[in-house]
Order: sequence, then structure tokens, then C-alpha cells
Amino acid sequence: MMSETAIEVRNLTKAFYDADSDRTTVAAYEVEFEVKRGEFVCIVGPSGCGKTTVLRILAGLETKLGGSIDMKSENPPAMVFQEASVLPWLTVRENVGFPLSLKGVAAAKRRARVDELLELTGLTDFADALPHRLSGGMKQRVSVARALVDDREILLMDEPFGALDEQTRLVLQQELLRIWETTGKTVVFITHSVDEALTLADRVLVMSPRPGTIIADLAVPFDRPRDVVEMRRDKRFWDLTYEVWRLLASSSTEHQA
Ligand SMILES: Nc1ncnc2c1ncn2[C@@H]1O[C@H](COP(=O)(O)OP(=O)(O)OP(=O)(O)O)[C@@H](O)[C@H]1O
Repeated sequence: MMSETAIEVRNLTKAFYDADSDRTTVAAYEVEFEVKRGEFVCIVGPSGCGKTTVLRILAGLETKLGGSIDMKSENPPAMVFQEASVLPWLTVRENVGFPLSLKGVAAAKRRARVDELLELTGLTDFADALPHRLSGGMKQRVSVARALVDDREILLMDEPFGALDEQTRLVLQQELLRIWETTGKTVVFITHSVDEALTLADRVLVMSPRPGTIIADLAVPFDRPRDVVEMRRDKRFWDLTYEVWRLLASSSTEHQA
């Protein structure tokens, strides 16, 4: 199963034109990668290199200028954004069930599915709370639960833990790994953090500064299930950290030259 391709991106290029300044920004340039079914792939790269743009194109939220994308899945991908996108007037339960309400899933069936997701994401005790009572980490759990509720095959995550403190972030990384192992989703996860990418991914794609293109595709060799704290005792973790930083540093020097 693992060898089946879920996402194939070829020569993907995107430019934005700003009419006010009459300038064109090339946000992604000939981006190429593949993701296998059930694989967890992280994309790291400097700020503004086009990571979000690539993900938004995969999500169908943005058009592309050139190249091709093949998403081999039965349903459209789910997306989790950096800012928790909870609806403030709905309870946690209603927020998580929102995609099912939109699809007109019957109340009893919806409730059973939402209960499962609340359990999976550790939100059961907060089911009837309104979002203003939740911490940033809890709100982001709600976003993750909602992205999983209607069982999309592909999960696209745009720096979902970027706004959280380091400790909360580590807790949610561990939780996400557990959820991913349970659900078997194909995940594309964007992050600024080399550390986060190595913690989570099967493979890390490194992007150059804008116009962003993929400059390396590194396999992350740690066994599953992973312990996000214990894996930091492994020398390979720091060797890979160094390798990714070296790639990022050398590509930014080339860019300035
Ligand atoms: N809608 C838009 N209109 C014009 N320019 C845009 C638009 N969206 C993105 N850009 C530009 O495209 C480039 C890439 O942006 P993008 O958000 O994809 O980068 P990123 O790698 O995700 O950055 P960060 O890590 O800081 O979030 C940037 O220069 C950005 O200003």
C-alpha cells in the first residue's frame, strides 16, 4: 500500500501579479514532488518561499500558472491552517461536526462520529464549551478534529502549531503522530521548524528562498511509533538537523549572490 502514489506534483509554478506596483512575484518555481499513500511529508523553507502557496494550490484554493498536480484520492483534501479557524458562536462539538452538518448528515450519526473525534483529540471534556474558554492549543485541536471528521484521505496542514508555545507544540506533535498512526492519512505538513519536520515526517522536502523550488528530499529514518522527547537522544536527529540547516543556509547565500 505504502508504495502507491497519493499526490504527484510536476513543474508547479505560480506567480502573483500586483497591479498597483505593476510587479510580478514568482512564489513557486517548477516544484516537483510525490507523496505516497499513508506517508507523512513535511515541507520546510524560509519565510516567503512559497510553502503556503503550494499547499493552497493542492487544496484547490489557488490556481496554478504552470505544471500539473495529480491528487489520487476519492475525496478532496482537508486543510488545517495556522490560525485555529473555529466558529466562536458554536460549541466545540458543533465546530467539530460542522462539515457533517453542511453535508446534511443525520443528527445521531453526526453525534457518534463527533464523539469519536472528540475522544481521539482529547476534547471530550470540552465538548460543550464555547471556543473563548479554550487555550490556543485546545482551539487547534478543534481544527484538527474538524479536518478529520468527514474522513478525507489527504490532510494538508499549514504550520498548524506555529502560533503555540514550545511545550504545547510538543504535546500536539505527539498527539498528531498518534492520530496519524490510527487513521493512516496521507499528510503534507508545512513548517518553519526543522525540529518539527524531523519529529513528524517520513520525508522532509527542503525549499529554496523565493522563487521557491525543492532543493532536497530527505528520508527521516526513525522508527514508528515515535516518542517526540526520546527521539532527541538519537544522534541521527542532530545530524539531520545540521544537514537541513546547512541546505537552508547554502541556498540563502546562493540566493543573495
Ligand atoms: N494572494 C497573493 N497575492 C500576491 N502575492 C502573494 C499572494 N500570496 C502569496 N504571495 C507572495 O508569494 C510569496 C510566497 O508566499 P507564501 O505565503 O506561499 O510563502 P511561505 O513560504 O508560506 O511564507 P511563510 O513561511 O512566511 O508563511 C510571497 O512573496 C508572498 O508575498
